[in-house]
Amino acid sequence: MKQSVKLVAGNWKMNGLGASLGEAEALAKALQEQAAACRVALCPPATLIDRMARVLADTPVELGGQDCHAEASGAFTGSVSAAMVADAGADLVILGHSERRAGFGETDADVAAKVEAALAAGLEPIICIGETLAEREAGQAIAVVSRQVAGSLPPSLSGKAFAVAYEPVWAIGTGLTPTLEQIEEVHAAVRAAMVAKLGEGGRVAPILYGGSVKPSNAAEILAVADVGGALVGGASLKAEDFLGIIRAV
Ligand SMILES: O=C(COP(=O)(O)O)[C@@H](O)CO
Repeated sequence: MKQSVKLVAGNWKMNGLGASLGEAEALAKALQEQAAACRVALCPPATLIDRMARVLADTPVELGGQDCHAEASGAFTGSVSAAMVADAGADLVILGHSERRAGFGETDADVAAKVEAALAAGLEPIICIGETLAEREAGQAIAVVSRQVAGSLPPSLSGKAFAVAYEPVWAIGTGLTPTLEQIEEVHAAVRAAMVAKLGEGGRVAPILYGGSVKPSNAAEILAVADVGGALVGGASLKAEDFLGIIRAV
């Protein structure tokens, strides 16, 4: 299988004020001194994208949003459109994160509509999927992620730049991670579902792993077959920790 360059993306979630720009500056400085062997992206809160774009100008660090609305504009108080995320300086956007699926009731169809909006705005979507602990314990992990791929990836993704992130919900922010065998098994199933949905267009896009990735476990996780990178939460908030993961690639 043709593998694309790995992508390590940090999701700051609802953390970070202007003072946190120092972490982005430290990351940029370190990557200027030692080039990364992978793509590196930071996804700060929407309010920081514009300022972060200025801090990271002329560095290889890419910027992403954490969500966008499916509509281009209108009466959607509190929301930002894909074009706004792009206009602020982002290249990518995380969509369908489990915290949005669980906390905001986002369905696979909602996620697919947001993916369409992101593509129309020129953003590269990172589409999150993953099973809950109850689903894993019921032996449904593969069925759940396969269903999420089928429902969340619109056919228009074929031939476009995008990534899928497998994030078991029970591994997010808990310090728990699946075994390497479990990660490999799910990634193989996700790849099969991507090919079933998109044909050849489903073969190349990276499948990231996310959930309690840290410097101490990144190397072994990133070495698993068809792990195309990492989506990192807590460990992306400190430049030194995030660099430890980037160096593991
Ligand atoms: O939610 C994620 C994982 O968070 P961790 O704190 O790394 O467990 C993933 O989307 C990155 O934000």
